[in-house]
Amino acid sequence: MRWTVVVPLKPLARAKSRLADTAADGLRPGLALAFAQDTVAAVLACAAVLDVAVVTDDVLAGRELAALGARVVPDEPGGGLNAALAHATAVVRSRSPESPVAALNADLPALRPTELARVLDTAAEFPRSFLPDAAAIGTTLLAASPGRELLPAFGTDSRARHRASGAVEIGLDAVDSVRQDVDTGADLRAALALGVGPRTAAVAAHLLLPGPPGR
Ligand SMILES: Nc1nc2c(ncn2[C@@H]2O[C@H](COP(=O)(O)OP(=O)(O)OP(=O)(O)O)[C@@H](O)[C@H]2O)c(=O)[nH]1
Ligand SMILES: C=C(OP(=O)(O)O)C(=O)O
Repeated sequence: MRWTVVVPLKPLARAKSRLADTAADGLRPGLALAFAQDTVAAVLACAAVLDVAVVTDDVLAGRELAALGARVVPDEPGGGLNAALAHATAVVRSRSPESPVAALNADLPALRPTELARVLDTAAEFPRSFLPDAAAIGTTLLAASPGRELLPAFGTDSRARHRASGAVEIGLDAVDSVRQDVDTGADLRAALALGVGPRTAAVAAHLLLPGPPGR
C-alpha cells in the first residue's frame, strides 16, 4: 500500500512563532520554509509514499514545494489546521477515493525516508492511527486507511485527543526522525543532533544556538 501524504503549511510570515527566541523575524520565514522543504523532500523519497499534497496559501512555499514534486492544494477553508487537513483529504479522495491518506507536519527537518516507511507500513494495519511527537503530547502523523475518514484533531494535547477519537497509537521504537517536530530552540537542537536535511542545515548555520543546559 502506498500513501498520499498531506502536509499542512501555514503562511511563512506567521509560521514558527515559538521559535522567536531562536530565530529573528527576518530569519524565521526562511527557516520555516527550509523545514518544509526538507520534510517534503524526505517524504517524496519514501518508498511507502505515492504522492504528496501540500495544503497552503503561501505562494512562495507553494512554488518551492511544487518544484520538489509536491501537489499544492490551496487552503480554501482558511479555518485553521484541522479544516485545512480535512479539505486537502477531501480533494485527494475526490480524485482517488481509495487512497490511504496520512497527515504529516511540515516541521520535521530530520525526517528519514526509511523511518517514515516503517511508520506508514505499521499504519496500514489499522483503520486510523497516529504517531505521538517527541514530547509525547502532540502528534506528528495521523493516518487513515482506504475508506476511513481522517478526522484530524491536531493542536493542544492532540495525542490524547487522537487516542480518544479511536485512532491507534503507533508505538514503534527508533522512529525518532518522524517524531522530532521543531517548535522551540531545544527542539531545533534535538533535530540538529539527529541530522537535518540540507536546507535546514544551511539556514541553521546563521543562527546562534546555545548549547544544552549546564554547559
Ligand atoms: N494549511 C495550514 N497549515 C497550518 C495551519 N495552522 C498550522 N498549520 C501547519 O500545521 C503544522 C503545526 O502547526 P502549528 O504548531 O500550529 O504552527 P507552527 O507554525 O508550526 O508553530 P507556532 O507558530 O509556534 O505555533 C505546521 O506544519 C503548520 O505550518 C493553517 O491554518 N493552515
Ligand atoms: C499541531 C500540533 O503540532 P505542534 O506541536 O507543532 O503544535 C500537534 O501536535 O497536534
